[in-house]
Amino acid sequence: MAFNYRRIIIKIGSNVLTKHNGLPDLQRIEHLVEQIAFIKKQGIEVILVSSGAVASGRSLINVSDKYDAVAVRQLLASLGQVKLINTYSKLFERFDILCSQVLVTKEDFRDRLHYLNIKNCLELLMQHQVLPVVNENDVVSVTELMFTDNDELAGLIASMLNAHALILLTNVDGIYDGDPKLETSKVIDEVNNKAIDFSSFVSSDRSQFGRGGMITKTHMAQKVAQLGIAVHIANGTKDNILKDILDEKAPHTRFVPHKTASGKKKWIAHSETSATGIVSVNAGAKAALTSNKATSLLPVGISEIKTDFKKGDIIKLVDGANQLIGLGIAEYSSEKAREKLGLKNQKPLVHYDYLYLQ
Ligand SMILES: Nc1ncnc2c1ncn2[C@@H]1O[C@H](COP(=O)(O)OP(=O)(O)O)[C@@H](O)[C@H]1O
Ligand SMILES: N[C@@H](CCC(=O)OP(=O)(O)O)C(=O)O
Repeated sequence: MAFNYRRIIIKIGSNVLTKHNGLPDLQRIEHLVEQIAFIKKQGIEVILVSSGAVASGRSLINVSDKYDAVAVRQLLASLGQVKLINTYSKLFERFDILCSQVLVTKEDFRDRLHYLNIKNCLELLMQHQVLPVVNENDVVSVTELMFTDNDELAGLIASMLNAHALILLTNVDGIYDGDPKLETSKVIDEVNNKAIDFSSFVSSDRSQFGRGGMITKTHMAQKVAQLGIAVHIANGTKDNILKDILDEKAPHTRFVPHKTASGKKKWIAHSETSATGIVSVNAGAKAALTSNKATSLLPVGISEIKTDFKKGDIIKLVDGANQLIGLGIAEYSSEKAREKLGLKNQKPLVHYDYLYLQ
């Protein structure tokens, strides 16, 4: 295999697993399982993040449209997840692979302790050669407790497990430089520049059964690549796609990984929702932090403590226009930070080792 990955996260979107009528495509699931089994037999660790609970539920029950969308999603996912995991379990059994079900919510990642709980569980499953099949627990994840989509969840798991690569399988060949339906649009094969503004050519269109869309995929992919993990976005409806990606035979989009970040930095990068404090930095500090040099945030660069926080909390760093610059762990409380505000020769509020910049 051309790419020498030893731990891979594979995310399969609803559209890959379903036919045009929204019902599960068993043949395709079978083919993907066969490829994953092959990869696993090469000694590569695989974690599967699979959507498809709602689609599987749809194959089991008809629900009247008098119920609201959230309730219907809960009903379908509750029924469908059982069917989905049973399908995987039976198919992987043919290859003597044990698979397990891991259902999570955003809440399970809210602090370092919960984060490490999940990490330890997944590591233990892998030590026992079990293939974890992860999905969001759609039955209890509603509204603000939801991940944007399973791409966000897959990015989090890839960072948490220090994976070498994250493969996102969707129903298009990768990111196109224009509308994917137009013949003139081409697949971008490599992204290695953090500054690309995808919004000029990636529309907010979603595939028929997708949740987040391509724009959320690109944001997540950039973030994950920045943490040192290669991201491949490819067409999961094509035969042999997983093998072809690893053999560098399939046209698709690859995000080149940057220098690997520490485990703690990876956790901080995905902790925006659990941040308590907000600190505004001045123009000089912004320039220093966003330069190529490793820089800590010193009190002299802080213009305002906008919301309170305790020592050890995750805090957001924003610029004068309230744009998020990064996230970090506070070395001391907001009370102490206010005392040091604007002063020189003080201990950093956020040390570089615990700072993630957007
Ligand atoms: N520039 C683009 N390149 C590729 N896909 C795009 C682009 N702009 C919009 N899309 C849409 O994004 C969809 C894939 O995202 P999504 O629906 O979230 O898939 P999934 O369910 O696999 O996660 C494609 O089907 C396509 O219609
Ligand atoms: N958790 C849901 C899928 C959510 C989701 O993000 O779907 P997709 O955009 O197709 O990856 C399910 O299993 O039906």
